[in-house]
Amino acid sequence: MIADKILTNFSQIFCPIDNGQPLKGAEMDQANVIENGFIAIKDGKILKVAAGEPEASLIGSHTKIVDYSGKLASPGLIDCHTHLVYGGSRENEFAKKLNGVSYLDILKEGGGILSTVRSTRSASFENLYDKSKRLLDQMIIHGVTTVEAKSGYGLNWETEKRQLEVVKELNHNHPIDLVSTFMAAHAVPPEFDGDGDAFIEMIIAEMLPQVKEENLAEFCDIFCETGVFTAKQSLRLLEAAKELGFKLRIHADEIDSIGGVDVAAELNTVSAEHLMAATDEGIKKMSESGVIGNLLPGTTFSLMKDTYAPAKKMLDAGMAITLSTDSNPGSCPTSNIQFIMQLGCFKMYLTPVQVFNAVTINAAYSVGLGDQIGSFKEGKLADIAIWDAPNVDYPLYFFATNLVQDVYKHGELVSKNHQIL
Ligand SMILES: N=CN[C@@H](CCC(=O)O)C(=O)O
Ligand SMILES: [Zn+2]
Repeated sequence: MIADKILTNFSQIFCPIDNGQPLKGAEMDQANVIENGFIAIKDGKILKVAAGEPEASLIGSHTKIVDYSGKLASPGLIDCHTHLVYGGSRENEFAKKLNGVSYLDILKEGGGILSTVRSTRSASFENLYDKSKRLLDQMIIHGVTTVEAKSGYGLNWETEKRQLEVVKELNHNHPIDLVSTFMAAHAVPPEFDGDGDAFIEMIIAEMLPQVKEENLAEFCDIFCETGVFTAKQSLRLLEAAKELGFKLRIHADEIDSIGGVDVAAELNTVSAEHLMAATDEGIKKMSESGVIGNLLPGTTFSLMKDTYAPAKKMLDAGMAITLSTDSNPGSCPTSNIQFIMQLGCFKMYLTPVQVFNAVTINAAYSVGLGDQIGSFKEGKLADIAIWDAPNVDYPLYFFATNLVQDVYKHGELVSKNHQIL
């Protein structure tokens, strides 16, 4: 078959092993790294990836050939945990943080998430759209081609819906593909006066069915944490969401281990997020029930904590892990997934191959798109990050610099030399 485009002469192509499910434990050490190879694209999809020169049967009079000598190619990166859509910002809390005031204490005083809730409630659709689009633009030039985006700064229907509609609209208009998660259970809003049970019941009765009816989100998530929602409330909400057909995620063991992981294991959520405080028992349960550990080391860094999620223990226990930015205005204000990948190595001692698997093949399965993205299997979407780096080790070793040179989405060049086209 004749290719539309052939990207060639790569010094390395990182090809995750694609068995139709996330890579677990020692499987994450494996990848097919092709030396001196090419990627052939047809109709926006992967036609062939192989070593050596492209064969004559792939080349027709209209085939565009692009030389990428000395560069590394990987599947487009997938940021599978972001709080993309919000009003305002929270640099005013930075001084408090530097003075040792904790994240949960700032929240207890009505700041933190609740401060962003106030800014988001008063922001227009256009304002939220423009802000989120700017973040997506930054993400794409760092090699990201798919993003999971959560609501959760409205905590009332009007604003939660506005956030979800921004995600829907951006999914239509922006080259990045978005996967939407409904997360009204992010904090208890002031009008519920600390009554988390009543807020959860309201979400179940009034919001969840509307999100479903209007097809505004695929996933439902909750923040299970001291002073936010209990494990019992998390179980109640996620069970109700499951019955309506939502896929599930849960913020668990971020700061304290209060049972969120048990809920994840009991309901077989797709993933459990954060897991900085995960216990050995919790890891065993997640491994047995196939819950993906979604690790967010940028949050640990930004919260100035010393204890990163025990990634190696999770791999030893046979879990699949992913890494993502947790991009949000409070606990992790960044759009740079490459820095997160580097923290995976520098702070969690993951290898470059484990890290690349975490943000490609495993992240694809964690957002429910494992059949379409995350590897270079023939027929998958031609979402490609091209790195100004000669091999897979280099982008993890040379840190805090954007090393993604070009990005292809559905086979089209969408970002070149850090500029959106
Ligand atoms: N921990 C809960 N939610 C976000 C933080 C949101 C915020 O601080 O605005 C997180 O995943 O880190
Ligand atoms: Zn989060």
